[in-house]
Amino acid sequence: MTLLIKNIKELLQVRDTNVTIVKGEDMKVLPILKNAYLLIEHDTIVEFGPMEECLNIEADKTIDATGKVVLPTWCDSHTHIVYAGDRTQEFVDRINGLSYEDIANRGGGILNSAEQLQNTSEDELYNQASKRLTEVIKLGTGAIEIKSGYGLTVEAELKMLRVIKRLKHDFPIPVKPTLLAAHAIPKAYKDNKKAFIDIVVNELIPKAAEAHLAEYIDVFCEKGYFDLEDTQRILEAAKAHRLIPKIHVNQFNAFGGVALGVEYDALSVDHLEELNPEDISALQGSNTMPVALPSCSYFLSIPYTPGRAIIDAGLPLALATDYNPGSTPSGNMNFVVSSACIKMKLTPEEAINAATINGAYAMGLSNRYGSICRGKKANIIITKAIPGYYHLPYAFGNNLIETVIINGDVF
Ligand SMILES: N=CN[C@@H](CCC(=O)O)C(=O)O
Ligand SMILES: [Zn+2]
Repeated sequence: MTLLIKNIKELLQVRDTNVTIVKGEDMKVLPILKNAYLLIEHDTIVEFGPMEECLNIEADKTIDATGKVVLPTWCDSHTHIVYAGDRTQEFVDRINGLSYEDIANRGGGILNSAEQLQNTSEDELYNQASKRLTEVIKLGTGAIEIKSGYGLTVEAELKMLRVIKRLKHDFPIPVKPTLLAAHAIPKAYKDNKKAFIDIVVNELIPKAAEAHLAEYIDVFCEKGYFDLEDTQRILEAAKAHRLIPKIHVNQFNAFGGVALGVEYDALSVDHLEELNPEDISALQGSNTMPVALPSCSYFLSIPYTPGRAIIDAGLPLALATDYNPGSTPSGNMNFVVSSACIKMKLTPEEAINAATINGAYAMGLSNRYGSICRGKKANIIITKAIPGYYHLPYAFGNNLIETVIINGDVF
């Protein structure tokens, strides 16, 4: 089966060599072909080039993309889409003056989601999450990471991970599972955090790893949640089970979580709304991807990750949604790309690099996803007819995505 997309107004992120990460100044460069074609065989990109070179190509199916922009699907490297219900009441409470911290301190927040999740069946959780996953694929997401973390008991965490495994099996896009082993201190362990971490280290991590339910380990390294010592204990236990760190750090406070992540060779450190020069230095020379989550900043009215400073220091940057019921009830990567430009002052080229190839890197997928490259998977976005790719971030809130192709098939 061959699919030819022809008369493409702008074909974005075309790479002749298999680039797997872009950093610093290189993030400003988004290679583009105008008036181009793209040829897909089965699930793979096999050729692309200017329309003049397309004359003799025949395909089983042809899509005419006149006036449209074509690009690789978004790679969303940080989500919590397996959750039960919602937190709309807390949303209204925040409008009326309570802070995220106030809500957590009175037993709401993550503990609220954990209670709802513990009382929801595995099938119901799957149904809710699969609706969200279908929606975000239609919005252009073609690879995703999903975390546990709303279980807060061994049993409920494993239930979440089994739901993620089922999504991975049933959906055509790559789904990367993360054990967010320490997301909040459960009510029952309020005065005995150490006992909870003992369970994480001695039971949860071994069980999740032995059942091959997770590739990554995550911890909410934050004041009032898990400190550096707790995080280190968990990362050490996870290392013994070959779980790679992707951790929540510096959302509200900067106190060394980035350097700790780098020390444990984290694939990514995520949030970074509060970042100091030591954090930037720690990232320099490492293999760790800094990940910004601007929809979370928008929803909680907290600072945006200083993406400009990160890139200007020569570092790479990835963008992701953080889709979750508490801080970011949105999985729309198009909004993320717009916000990165509008609020973080990334150029459209930097934002698109951050949301495609660097997002793929932050899931260990950038050798097969995240760019238009011969031999890579054919996960492709075709926009509506638009004046040019600047419209993707510019026309924020509009849905400019017309067609999403996953593994060579229209989704
Ligand atoms: N900050 C920690 N975890 C999630 C939010 C959790 C919640 O409020 O449910 C986040 O990444 O923003
Ligand atoms: Zn998160």
